[in-house]
Amino acid sequence: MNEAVLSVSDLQTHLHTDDGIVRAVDGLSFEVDRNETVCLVGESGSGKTMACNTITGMVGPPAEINGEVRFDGQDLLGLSESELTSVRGNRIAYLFQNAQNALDPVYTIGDQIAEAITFHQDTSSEQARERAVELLATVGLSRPAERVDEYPHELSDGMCQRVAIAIALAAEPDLLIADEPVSALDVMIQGRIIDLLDDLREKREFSLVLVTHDLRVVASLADRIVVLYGGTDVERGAATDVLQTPAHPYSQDLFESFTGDGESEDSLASRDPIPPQGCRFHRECRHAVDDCRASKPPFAAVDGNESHRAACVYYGTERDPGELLFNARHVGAAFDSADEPPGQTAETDGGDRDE
Ligand SMILES: Nc1ncnc2c1ncn2[C@@H]1O[C@H](COP(=O)(O)OP(=O)(O)OP(=O)(O)O)[C@@H](O)[C@H]1O
Ligand code: NI
Repeated sequence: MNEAVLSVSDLQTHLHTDDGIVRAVDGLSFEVDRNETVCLVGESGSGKTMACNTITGMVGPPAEINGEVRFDGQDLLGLSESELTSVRGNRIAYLFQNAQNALDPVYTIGDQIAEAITFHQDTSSEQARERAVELLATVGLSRPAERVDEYPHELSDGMCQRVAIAIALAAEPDLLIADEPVSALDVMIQGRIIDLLDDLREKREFSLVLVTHDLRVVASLADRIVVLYGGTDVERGAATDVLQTPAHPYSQDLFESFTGDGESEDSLASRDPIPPQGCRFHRECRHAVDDCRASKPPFAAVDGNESHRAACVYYGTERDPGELLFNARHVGAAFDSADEPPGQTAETDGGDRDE
Protein backbone atom coordinates (compact mmCIF):
# COMPACT_ATOMS: atom_id res chain seq x y z
CA MET A 1 0.00 0.00 0.00
CA ASN A 2 1.26 3.45 -0.82
CA GLU A 3 0.75 5.43 2.36
CA ALA A 4 1.70 9.06 2.87
CA VAL A 5 5.11 9.67 4.38
CA LEU A 6 4.25 13.34 4.88
CA SER A 7 0.82 14.75 5.43
CA VAL A 8 0.29 18.48 5.85
CA SER A 9 -3.17 19.65 6.91
CA ASP A 10 -4.39 23.21 7.07
CA LEU A 11 -0.93 24.48 7.92
CA GLN A 12 -0.70 28.12 8.95
CA THR A 13 2.47 30.04 9.60
CA HIS A 14 1.71 33.60 10.60
CA LEU A 15 4.84 35.65 11.10
CA HIS A 16 4.93 38.42 13.67
CA THR A 17 6.90 41.20 12.07
CA ASP A 18 7.44 44.87 12.86
CA ASP A 19 4.92 45.67 10.17
CA GLY A 20 2.28 43.36 11.61
CA ILE A 21 1.27 39.81 10.89
CA VAL A 22 2.34 38.20 7.62
CA ARG A 23 0.25 35.18 6.70
CA ALA A 24 3.17 33.44 4.97
CA VAL A 25 1.42 30.06 4.98
CA ASP A 26 -2.31 30.31 5.32
CA GLY A 27 -4.16 27.01 5.11
CA LEU A 28 -1.96 24.62 3.16
CA SER A 29 -2.69 20.92 2.76
CA PHE A 30 -0.90 18.26 0.75
CA GLU A 31 0.43 14.73 1.01
CA VAL A 32 3.61 13.05 -0.12
CA ASP A 33 3.64 9.30 -0.70
CA ARG A 34 6.66 7.05 -0.37
CA ASN A 35 9.17 7.33 -3.21
CA GLU A 36 7.34 10.05 -5.04
CA THR A 37 8.27 13.56 -6.05
CA VAL A 38 5.88 16.35 -5.15
CA CYS A 39 6.59 19.76 -6.64
CA LEU A 40 5.42 22.95 -4.93
CA VAL A 41 4.90 25.68 -7.48
CA GLY A 42 3.66 29.24 -7.23
CA GLU A 43 4.95 32.73 -7.73
CA SER A 44 7.47 34.49 -5.52
CA GLY A 45 6.05 35.05 -2.04
CA SER A 46 3.40 32.34 -2.29
CA GLY A 47 4.79 30.62 0.81
CA LYS A 48 6.78 27.71 -0.62
CA THR A 49 9.91 28.31 1.43
CA MET A 50 7.96 29.12 4.58
CA ALA A 51 6.00 25.90 4.16
CA CYS A 52 9.24 23.89 3.86
CA ASN A 53 10.75 25.71 6.83
CA THR A 54 7.68 25.10 8.95
CA ILE A 55 7.65 21.40 8.14
CA THR A 56 11.26 21.11 9.28
CA GLY A 57 10.96 23.47 12.25
CA MET A 58 13.22 26.14 10.83
CA VAL A 59 11.02 29.22 10.82
CA GLY A 60 13.26 32.18 11.61
CA PRO A 61 11.03 35.06 12.70
CA PRO A 62 8.60 34.69 15.64
CA ALA A 63 5.55 32.93 14.29
CA GLU A 64 2.26 31.39 15.25
CA ILE A 65 2.04 27.97 13.67
CA ASN A 66 -1.19 25.98 13.47
CA GLY A 67 -2.45 22.95 11.66
CA GLU A 68 -0.83 19.55 11.41
CA VAL A 69 2.35 18.15 9.89
CA ARG A 70 2.44 14.36 10.16
CA PHE A 71 5.64 12.63 9.17
CA ASP A 72 5.35 8.85 9.13
CA GLY A 73 2.37 9.17 11.44
CA GLN A 74 4.11 11.45 13.97
CA ASP A 75 2.95 15.03 14.49
CA LEU A 76 6.08 17.15 13.94
CA LEU A 77 4.53 20.34 15.26
CA GLY A 78 4.14 18.72 18.68
CA LEU A 79 7.78 17.68 19.00
CA SER A 80 10.30 19.25 21.33
CA GLU A 81 13.35 20.91 19.84
CA SER A 82 15.58 17.88 20.53
CA GLU A 83 13.07 15.39 19.15
CA LEU A 84 12.76 17.49 16.03
CA THR A 85 16.53 17.70 15.64
CA SER A 86 16.71 13.94 15.66
CA VAL A 87 13.98 13.59 13.00
CA ARG A 88 15.59 16.32 10.94
CA GLY A 89 19.06 14.82 11.07
CA ASN A 90 17.94 11.27 10.49
CA ARG A 91 14.86 11.04 8.41
CA ILE A 92 14.18 14.39 6.77
CA ALA A 93 16.98 16.05 4.85
CA TYR A 94 16.97 19.59 3.51
CA LEU A 95 18.69 20.94 0.45
CA PHE A 96 19.08 24.69 0.15
CA GLN A 97 19.31 26.98 -2.82
CA ASN A 98 22.80 28.09 -1.98
CA ALA A 99 25.06 25.17 -1.09
CA GLN A 100 28.12 27.35 -0.44
CA ASN A 101 26.19 28.93 2.43
CA ALA A 102 24.88 25.62 3.67
CA LEU A 103 28.36 24.14 3.97
CA ASP A 104 30.72 25.12 6.77
CA PRO A 105 33.75 26.91 5.30
CA VAL A 106 36.16 25.83 8.05
CA TYR A 107 35.73 22.05 7.71
CA THR A 108 36.68 19.82 4.82
CA ILE A 109 33.80 18.38 2.88
CA GLY A 110 34.84 14.92 4.04
CA ASP A 111 34.55 15.96 7.68
CA GLN A 112 31.11 17.43 7.04
CA ILE A 113 29.83 14.29 5.37
CA ALA A 114 31.43 12.14 8.06
CA GLU A 115 29.72 14.19 10.74
CA ALA A 116 26.36 13.55 9.11
CA ILE A 117 27.16 9.84 8.95
CA THR A 118 28.18 9.57 12.61
CA PHE A 119 25.12 11.59 13.65
CA HIS A 120 23.03 8.97 11.91
CA GLN A 121 24.82 5.79 12.99
CA ASP A 122 27.50 4.49 15.33
CA THR A 123 30.60 4.13 13.25
CA SER A 124 34.34 4.60 13.50
CA SER A 125 35.93 7.67 11.99
CA GLU A 126 37.78 5.53 9.42
CA GLN A 127 34.53 3.94 8.32
CA ALA A 128 32.81 7.31 8.16
CA ARG A 129 35.59 8.67 5.99
CA GLU A 130 35.43 5.68 3.68
CA ARG A 131 31.69 6.11 3.44
CA ALA A 132 32.15 9.83 2.72
CA VAL A 133 34.35 8.99 -0.26
CA GLU A 134 31.71 6.53 -1.48
CA LEU A 135 29.01 9.15 -1.15
CA LEU A 136 31.06 11.69 -3.08
CA ALA A 137 31.34 9.15 -5.88
CA THR A 138 27.61 8.48 -5.67
CA VAL A 139 26.82 12.15 -6.21
CA GLY A 140 29.12 12.25 -9.23
CA LEU A 141 32.18 14.03 -7.89
CA SER A 142 35.28 13.00 -9.77
CA ARG A 143 38.41 12.04 -7.82
CA PRO A 144 36.41 11.58 -4.61
CA ALA A 145 39.36 10.19 -2.65
CA GLU A 146 41.25 13.46 -3.18
CA ARG A 147 38.30 15.79 -3.01
CA VAL A 148 37.27 14.46 0.38
CA ASP A 149 40.00 16.62 1.96
CA GLU A 150 39.08 19.82 0.15
CA TYR A 151 37.25 22.79 1.60
CA PRO A 152 34.00 24.20 0.18
CA HIS A 153 35.73 27.27 -1.26
CA GLU A 154 37.90 25.00 -3.43
CA LEU A 155 34.80 23.68 -5.18
CA SER A 156 32.45 25.24 -7.70
CA ASP A 157 28.84 25.95 -6.77
CA GLY A 158 27.66 22.89 -8.67
CA MET A 159 30.13 20.65 -6.84
CA CYS A 160 29.09 22.19 -3.51
CA GLN A 161 25.50 21.29 -4.26
CA ARG A 162 26.64 17.74 -4.98
CA VAL A 163 28.40 17.71 -1.59
CA ALA A 164 25.23 19.02 0.06
CA ILE A 165 23.35 16.16 -1.58
CA ALA A 166 25.96 13.74 -0.23
CA ILE A 167 25.42 15.15 3.27
CA ALA A 168 21.67 14.75 2.83
CA LEU A 169 22.13 11.14 1.69
CA ALA A 170 24.43 10.36 4.61
CA ALA A 171 21.41 10.16 6.86
CA GLU A 172 19.57 7.81 4.49
CA PRO A 173 16.51 10.03 4.69
CA ASP A 174 12.93 9.04 3.98
CA LEU A 175 12.18 12.53 2.79
CA LEU A 176 14.31 15.13 1.07
CA ILE A 177 13.04 18.68 0.93
CA ALA A 178 14.79 20.69 -1.76
CA ASP A 179 14.02 24.41 -1.99
CA GLU A 180 15.09 25.66 -5.41
CA PRO A 181 18.22 23.50 -5.29
CA VAL A 182 19.53 24.51 -8.69
CA SER A 183 18.29 28.04 -9.27
CA ALA A 184 21.60 29.56 -8.08
CA LEU A 185 23.59 27.37 -10.48
CA ASP A 186 24.72 27.87 -14.02
CA VAL A 187 21.93 26.88 -16.33
CA MET A 188 24.03 24.20 -18.01
CA ILE A 189 24.61 22.47 -14.67
CA GLN A 190 21.03 22.70 -13.46
CA GLY A 191 19.81 19.80 -15.56
CA ARG A 192 22.58 17.51 -14.35
CA ILE A 193 21.91 18.17 -10.68
CA ILE A 194 18.18 17.71 -11.23
CA ASP A 195 18.89 14.42 -13.03
CA LEU A 196 21.10 13.36 -10.16
CA LEU A 197 18.36 14.08 -7.64
CA ASP A 198 15.81 12.17 -9.66
CA ASP A 199 18.15 9.25 -10.12
CA LEU A 200 19.03 9.11 -6.42
CA ARG A 201 15.41 9.39 -5.37
CA GLU A 202 14.63 6.31 -7.38
CA LYS A 203 17.65 4.29 -6.29
CA ARG A 204 17.66 5.34 -2.65
CA GLU A 205 13.91 5.25 -2.34
CA PHE A 206 13.21 8.52 -0.60
CA SER A 207 10.41 10.95 -1.23
CA LEU A 208 11.22 14.34 -2.63
CA VAL A 209 9.47 17.66 -2.04
CA LEU A 210 10.87 19.98 -4.65
CA VAL A 211 10.31 23.72 -4.84
CA THR A 212 11.07 25.14 -8.24
CA HIS A 213 10.01 27.93 -10.56
CA ASP A 214 11.07 25.94 -13.58
CA LEU A 215 8.04 24.17 -14.97
CA ARG A 216 10.24 22.13 -17.30
CA VAL A 217 11.84 20.60 -14.24
CA VAL A 218 8.38 20.03 -12.79
CA ALA A 219 7.30 18.37 -16.03
CA SER A 220 10.27 16.02 -16.02
CA LEU A 221 10.31 15.07 -12.32
CA ALA A 222 7.02 15.58 -10.55
CA ASP A 223 4.64 12.77 -9.74
CA ARG A 224 2.31 15.26 -8.15
CA ILE A 225 2.00 19.02 -8.15
CA VAL A 226 0.69 21.45 -5.55
CA VAL A 227 0.00 24.98 -6.80
CA LEU A 228 0.25 27.65 -4.10
CA TYR A 229 -1.11 31.14 -4.10
CA GLY A 230 -1.14 33.47 -1.09
CA GLY A 231 0.09 30.74 1.26
CA THR A 232 -2.60 28.25 0.41
CA ASP A 233 -3.00 25.48 -2.14
CA VAL A 234 -5.36 26.26 -4.98
CA GLU A 235 -4.85 23.11 -7.04
CA ARG A 236 -3.26 19.71 -6.64
CA GLY A 237 -3.15 16.48 -8.57
CA ALA A 238 -1.06 14.09 -10.62
CA ALA A 239 1.63 16.01 -12.49
CA THR A 240 0.35 15.11 -15.94
CA ASP A 241 -3.19 16.18 -15.04
CA VAL A 242 -2.17 19.51 -13.52
CA LEU A 243 0.30 20.33 -16.29
CA GLN A 244 -1.93 19.35 -19.17
CA THR A 245 -5.14 20.69 -17.67
CA PRO A 246 -4.23 23.48 -15.23
CA ALA A 247 -7.69 24.03 -13.85
CA HIS A 248 -7.56 26.90 -11.36
CA PRO A 249 -7.54 30.35 -12.98
CA TYR A 250 -4.37 31.14 -11.02
CA SER A 251 -2.61 28.00 -12.28
CA GLN A 252 -3.57 28.97 -15.80
CA ASP A 253 -2.03 32.44 -15.36
CA LEU A 254 1.10 31.00 -13.77
CA PHE A 255 1.62 28.39 -16.47
CA GLU A 256 0.86 30.85 -19.25
CA SER A 257 3.40 33.28 -17.86
CA PHE A 258 5.99 30.50 -17.86
CA THR A 259 5.41 29.47 -21.43
CA GLY A 260 5.65 33.11 -22.46
CA ASP A 261 2.00 33.23 -23.41
CA GLY A 262 0.84 35.52 -20.62
CA GLU A 263 2.19 38.17 -18.28
CA SER A 264 5.57 37.68 -16.66
CA GLU A 265 5.91 36.42 -13.13
CA ASP A 266 7.15 39.79 -11.97
CA SER A 267 3.92 41.39 -12.87
CA LEU A 268 2.07 38.60 -11.11
CA ALA A 269 4.09 39.36 -7.98
CA SER A 270 3.40 43.08 -8.11
CA ARG A 271 -0.35 42.67 -7.96
CA ASP A 272 -2.62 44.09 -5.28
CA PRO A 273 -2.31 42.70 -1.75
CA ILE A 274 -3.84 39.26 -1.47
CA PRO A 275 -7.15 39.29 0.43
CA PRO A 276 -7.09 37.12 3.59
CA GLN A 277 -10.48 35.57 2.99
CA GLY A 278 -12.33 34.02 0.13
CA CYS A 279 -10.42 32.65 -2.81
CA ARG A 280 -7.03 34.38 -2.45
CA PHE A 281 -7.05 34.96 -6.18
CA HIS A 282 -10.49 36.54 -6.54
CA ARG A 283 -9.30 40.11 -7.06
CA GLU A 284 -7.16 39.07 -9.99
CA CYS A 285 -9.55 36.56 -11.46
CA ARG A 286 -11.59 37.48 -14.47
CA HIS A 287 -14.00 34.64 -13.71
CA ALA A 288 -14.68 35.69 -10.10
CA VAL A 289 -18.25 35.68 -8.80
CA ASP A 290 -19.69 36.70 -5.42
CA ASP A 291 -19.10 33.26 -3.88
CA CYS A 292 -15.36 33.62 -4.45
CA ARG A 293 -15.22 36.56 -2.02
CA ALA A 294 -17.03 34.85 0.83
CA SER A 295 -14.81 31.89 1.74
CA LYS A 296 -12.11 29.72 0.21
CA PRO A 297 -13.97 27.51 -2.24
CA PRO A 298 -13.84 23.82 -1.34
CA PHE A 299 -11.69 21.56 -3.47
CA ALA A 300 -13.69 19.93 -6.23
CA ALA A 301 -12.80 17.25 -8.76
CA VAL A 302 -11.70 18.65 -12.11
CA ASP A 303 -13.67 17.22 -14.99
CA GLY A 304 -14.74 14.22 -12.94
CA ASN A 305 -11.15 13.30 -12.01
CA GLU A 306 -11.25 12.74 -8.23
CA SER A 307 -7.47 12.86 -7.86
CA HIS A 308 -7.18 16.22 -9.62
CA ARG A 309 -8.68 18.95 -7.47
CA ALA A 310 -9.02 22.68 -7.68
CA ALA A 311 -10.32 25.12 -5.07
CA CYS A 312 -12.51 26.98 -7.51
CA VAL A 313 -16.27 27.43 -7.52
CA TYR A 314 -16.48 26.52 -11.19
CA TYR A 315 -15.71 22.87 -10.45
CA GLY A 316 -18.56 22.55 -7.95
CA THR A 317 -21.98 21.41 -9.08
CA GLU A 318 -23.52 24.87 -9.58
CA ARG A 319 -21.46 26.28 -12.42
CA ASP A 320 -20.25 25.42 -15.86
CA PRO A 321 -16.47 24.94 -15.97
CA GLY A 322 -16.53 24.75 -19.77
CA GLU A 323 -14.62 27.96 -20.48
CA LEU A 324 -12.02 27.25 -17.81
CA LEU A 325 -11.48 23.70 -19.03
CA PHE A 326 -11.15 24.93 -22.59
CA ASN A 327 -8.48 27.39 -21.49
CA ALA A 328 -6.86 24.70 -19.35
CA ARG A 329 -6.27 22.49 -22.37
CA HIS A 330 -4.98 25.40 -24.38
CA VAL A 331 -2.45 26.36 -21.69
CA GLY A 332 -1.62 22.72 -20.95
CA ALA A 333 -0.85 21.90 -24.56
CA ALA A 334 2.53 23.61 -24.13
CA PHE A 335 3.54 20.96 -21.59
CA ASP A 336 2.73 17.94 -23.69
CA SER A 337 6.20 17.91 -25.15
CA ALA A 338 8.01 19.70 -22.33
CA ASP A 339 9.62 16.76 -20.60
CA GLU A 340 13.28 17.73 -20.81
CA PRO A 341 14.88 19.53 -17.90
CA PRO A 342 16.89 22.69 -18.63
CA GLY A 343 20.46 22.42 -19.80
CA GLN A 344 19.79 18.85 -20.81
CA THR A 345 21.93 17.66 -23.66
CA ALA A 346 21.75 14.42 -25.58
CA GLU A 347 24.63 12.95 -23.63
CA THR A 348 25.06 13.63 -19.96
CA ASP A 349 28.03 12.28 -18.14
CA GLY A 350 26.29 12.54 -14.80
CA GLY A 351 29.50 13.89 -13.31
CA ASP A 352 31.11 17.18 -12.44
CA ARG A 353 33.46 17.45 -15.42
CA ASP A 354 32.72 21.04 -16.33
CA GLU A 355 31.46 22.33 -13.05
N1 LIG B 1 11.77 36.68 7.43
C1 LIG B 1 10.61 37.15 6.99
N2 LIG B 1 10.03 38.23 7.55
C2 LIG B 1 8.86 38.73 7.12
N3 LIG B 1 8.16 38.21 6.11
C3 LIG B 1 8.66 37.13 5.50
C4 LIG B 1 9.91 36.54 5.90
N4 LIG B 1 10.15 35.49 5.11
C5 LIG B 1 9.12 35.40 4.25
N5 LIG B 1 8.22 36.39 4.48
C6 LIG B 1 6.97 36.61 3.76
O1 LIG B 1 6.25 35.38 3.77
C7 LIG B 1 5.60 35.18 2.52
C8 LIG B 1 6.02 33.86 1.94
O2 LIG B 1 7.41 33.90 1.63
P1 LIG B 1 8.23 32.65 1.08
O3 LIG B 1 9.65 32.99 1.19
O4 LIG B 1 7.76 31.41 1.73
O5 LIG B 1 7.78 32.65 -0.45
P2 LIG B 1 8.31 31.71 -1.64
O6 LIG B 1 7.09 31.11 -2.26
O7 LIG B 1 9.34 30.78 -1.14
O8 LIG B 1 8.92 32.78 -2.65
P3 LIG B 1 10.20 32.63 -3.62
O9 LIG B 1 9.71 31.88 -4.81
O10 LIG B 1 10.58 34.04 -3.94
O11 LIG B 1 11.29 31.90 -2.89
C9 LIG B 1 5.96 36.38 1.66
O12 LIG B 1 4.91 37.30 1.74
C10 LIG B 1 7.19 36.92 2.31
O13 LIG B 1 7.30 38.31 2.09
NI1 NI C 1 11.29 30.52 -1.59
